[in-house]
Amino acid sequence: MNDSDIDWQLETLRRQYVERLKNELKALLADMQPPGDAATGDRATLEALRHGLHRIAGSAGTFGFAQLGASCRSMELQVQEWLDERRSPTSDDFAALLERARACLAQLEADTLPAGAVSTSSPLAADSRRARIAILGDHQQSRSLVTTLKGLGYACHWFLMQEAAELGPWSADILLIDETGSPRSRWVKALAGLSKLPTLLLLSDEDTFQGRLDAVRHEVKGYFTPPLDMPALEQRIRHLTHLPEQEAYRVLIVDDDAQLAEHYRLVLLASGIDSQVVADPSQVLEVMHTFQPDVVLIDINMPGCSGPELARVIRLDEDWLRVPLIYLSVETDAHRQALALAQAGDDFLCKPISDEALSSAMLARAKRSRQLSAALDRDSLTGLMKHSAIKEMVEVEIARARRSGAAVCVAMLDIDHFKSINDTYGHAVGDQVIRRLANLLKQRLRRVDHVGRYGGEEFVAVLPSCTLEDAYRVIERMRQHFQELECVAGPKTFHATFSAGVASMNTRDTTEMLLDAADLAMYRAKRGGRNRVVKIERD
Ligand SMILES: Nc1nc2c(ncn2[C@@H]2O[C@H](COP(=O)(O)OP(=O)(O)OP(=O)(O)O)[C@@H](O)[C@H]2O)c(=O)[nH]1
Repeated sequence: MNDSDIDWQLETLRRQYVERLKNELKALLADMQPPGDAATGDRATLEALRHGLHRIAGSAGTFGFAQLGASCRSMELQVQEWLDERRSPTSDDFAALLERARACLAQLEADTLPAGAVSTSSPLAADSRRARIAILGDHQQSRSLVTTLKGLGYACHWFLMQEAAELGPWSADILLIDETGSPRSRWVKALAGLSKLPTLLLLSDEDTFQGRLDAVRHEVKGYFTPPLDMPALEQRIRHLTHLPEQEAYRVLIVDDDAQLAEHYRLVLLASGIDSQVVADPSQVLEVMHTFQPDVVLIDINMPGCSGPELARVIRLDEDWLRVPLIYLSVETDAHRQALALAQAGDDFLCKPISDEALSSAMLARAKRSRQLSAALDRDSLTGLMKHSAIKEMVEVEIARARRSGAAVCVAMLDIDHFKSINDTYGHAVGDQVIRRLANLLKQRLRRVDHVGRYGGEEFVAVLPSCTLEDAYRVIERMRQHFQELECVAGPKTFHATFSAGVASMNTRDTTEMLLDAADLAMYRAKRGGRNRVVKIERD
């Protein structure tokens, strides 16, 4: 879905909300019969009134009716006070309340196009354009660098120093300057005429503090010395171009107000966050297992189970200890917030919340949550999931595929003759080869795919909603690519290869069975001569 689709859906939702708001206010007004003296029926009327006002207070601001929302919140607090003090309002008090509610309706009918109700495309939306990398230098080695970077999915072009003026029209995101063998002043002078510079990375043979300091003063953002550590360069480029993480952040929204929840979902979607809405708290645990949220956003007031109660139920399970639970509520009373947080939960966001505030709060929380999970689940050499985490993802995707009926495939990859790479070039070079394959996997797989380091030089990729043929094609293309990458070991270069097995899930598969099938296919690839991909079709 693109940004204009999202805006259109938000606008449709807002129109529906305005109609709903009018109807809810009219219903409240119709129910506002002045109560008599402390009869139980009066309490029930007040309870219903408080609930109705609370609902509007929590949602109106989100759709651009901040003043109306605040007014309903203040009326809600008034009714709450009557309820807390167990006293019936006087007829004057009640008439005043009725008047305020009528004023809200009148305001709504006069002003159905609130300013700033709908957020347009979010400034936080991820840029899906391919990053453009220019290489500036006169060495022939730039040619193989171009091939490598193109293979990783970047648009890449090599410019000689004398062609530096052409860099402007090409508008690169990153400029990698190879100054080896020439003085720094050469490229500094060559770039002086450009009005706008891309992010600069430098390959230099000056391996000194002074060399780096001087580079920083020329706005260089990454510094490399020969031999070029290709995986490190790839990592730096990924970092600087803010390429989206392998998977979009996931937020689970638990709110019984369907329109409000849908609005949040669309706002988050515009920021590149996937979210899923659950209206019924009793379904939350089940959805968490399939959706694996980074953050859970919980409405405080829900029928049958309050937000803090739901948070405590979630926290019963060890699996979810690291997932932040954020309340979203009109509650601004610090004492009540503290009470809710003391039960469970990690933070409060106050309704109404602006679209931008919601997006940035969720992005920050989700990022932190991922970082924490990563520290626990990620392999330090490659940044990929560890053995147990990727196995868990196989299980999650099998369960999801069973539910949706979609296909899921698992690929197992193993670097060929890795022991001899270690023995010939040393362990550090072996590590570099592992990181290169890891980077290639990160770069080449889709955001919905999962990839992990299964063992020393062995990797597992899980490809949901993917047929065996497609999975085979993806891995085969990656194999061809990997064999072309030049690995550097001091003055020597060499090429590494991998063998892979791909298996599709069958209807009765457990995690172990599907992994065993991929392992068997990989074994056949090794037996068949290595540097190949073998697929196993299962019913
Ligand atoms: N550099 C490095 N080596 C590792 C790491 N983990 C495991 N290894 C080495 O990887 C090698 C794996 O070798 P083998 O399983 O015998 O297989 P292979 O040499 O890859 O041969 P085939 O798989 O049959 O093509 C062993 O020598 C391990 O010590 C690591 O993190 N870094």
